[in-house]
Amino acid sequence: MPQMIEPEQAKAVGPLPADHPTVKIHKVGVLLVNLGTPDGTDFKSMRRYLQEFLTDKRVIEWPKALWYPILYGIVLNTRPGKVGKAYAEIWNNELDESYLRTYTRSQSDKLGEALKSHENVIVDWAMRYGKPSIDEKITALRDQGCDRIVAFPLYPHYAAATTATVNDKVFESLMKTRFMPALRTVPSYHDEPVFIEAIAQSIENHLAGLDWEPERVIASYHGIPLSYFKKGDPYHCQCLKTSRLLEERLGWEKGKLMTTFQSRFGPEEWLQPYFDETIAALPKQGITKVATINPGFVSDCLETLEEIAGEGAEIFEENGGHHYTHIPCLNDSEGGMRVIETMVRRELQGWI
Ligand SMILES: C=CC1=C(C)c2cc3[nH]c(cc4nc(cc5[nH]c(cc1n2)c(C)c5CCC(=O)O)C(CCC(=O)O)=C4C)c(C)c3C=C
Ligand SMILES: [Fe+2]
Ligand SMILES: [Fe+2]
Repeated sequence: MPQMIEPEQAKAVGPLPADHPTVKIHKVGVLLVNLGTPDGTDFKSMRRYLQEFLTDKRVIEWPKALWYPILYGIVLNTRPGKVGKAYAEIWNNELDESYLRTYTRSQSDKLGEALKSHENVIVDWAMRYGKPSIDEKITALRDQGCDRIVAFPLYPHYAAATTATVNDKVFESLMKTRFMPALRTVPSYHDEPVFIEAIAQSIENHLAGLDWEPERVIASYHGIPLSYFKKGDPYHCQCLKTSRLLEERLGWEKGKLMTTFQSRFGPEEWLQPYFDETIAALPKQGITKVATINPGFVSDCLETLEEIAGEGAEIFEENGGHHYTHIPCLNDSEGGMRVIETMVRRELQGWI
């Protein structure tokens, strides 16, 4: 490892003794972090992934004594098989990985390209669950001389189950270090004009390509248990604000854009209205043409492709609906990259 010390120090001390410790400095790391994804759709990979996910205290807040017998006795014996089949339906077979991983890597590559004139900036990506891990990537950034790091949990809305658990892992990794880099974490961006504009444009572009007009557009966000909301997660209000700003930007009459919450897990009550119940009820109210969008997901994944694009269409049609379309997530599109780059450049101020 080359000696990298402050030039002034080098001038002052002259040639360093052979046993002088080496410290790399002067690089700035940017780490994009998404939720995670299994390595494969087989039972073993799914079980490993779900085990890491569902033993996270930020995700399941029940006491271990209550939760672990259910988790190890039932959930990890049944869910890997069932969910593995769902993942197989939306797998990126070309690269043998989930689209969440494909898009996250591509977002990192494109951001690296956009920031390439800043030679001291290194952009990388990690997953909260599964690989590549946050610890592995934070360590790699430090090894390359990053004494400043921007950690970006890619969720537009703050929830303890997502943003906080990513930050926990970043802090945990840094706790092991002697020379701790300066750290900035990117806050939620649910109401940032660049985000609202990118989502609004993606809606407009998608609807312009249809030969029919939806009577309702459903903005569906991942749910959280109601108890988490009551304990103080700002998530619900942030989702509603995104929807309100979108409706205002699109200039639609009140009610055309509906907000729902999806992906319930376990027996507790979650944020309402539920997506599946809403979509099933609409045809009975005479609404037979809908578009759906997931503004809370930065990349398409199981919860958008399988649950909303796939199952959502089935439920709607079974109940009498006949026109259904799903608007893709921003993914690594131009608009999506504009959002990520804007947020990162803001946090890099004074560092580049
Ligand atoms: C109590 C359990 C869960 C909470 C709370 C929760 C919150 C939450 N999750 C996301 C985003 C994603 N979740 C995804 C999958 C997923 N989520 C849960 C459980 C909770 N999520 C499970 C068990 C799973 C795995 C699939 C399954 O078994 O059903 C994904 C998709 C990952 C992929 O690889 O495709 C995303 C993304 C948010 C934003 C959120 C709270 C706001
Ligand atoms: Fe989830
Ligand atoms: Fe609220």
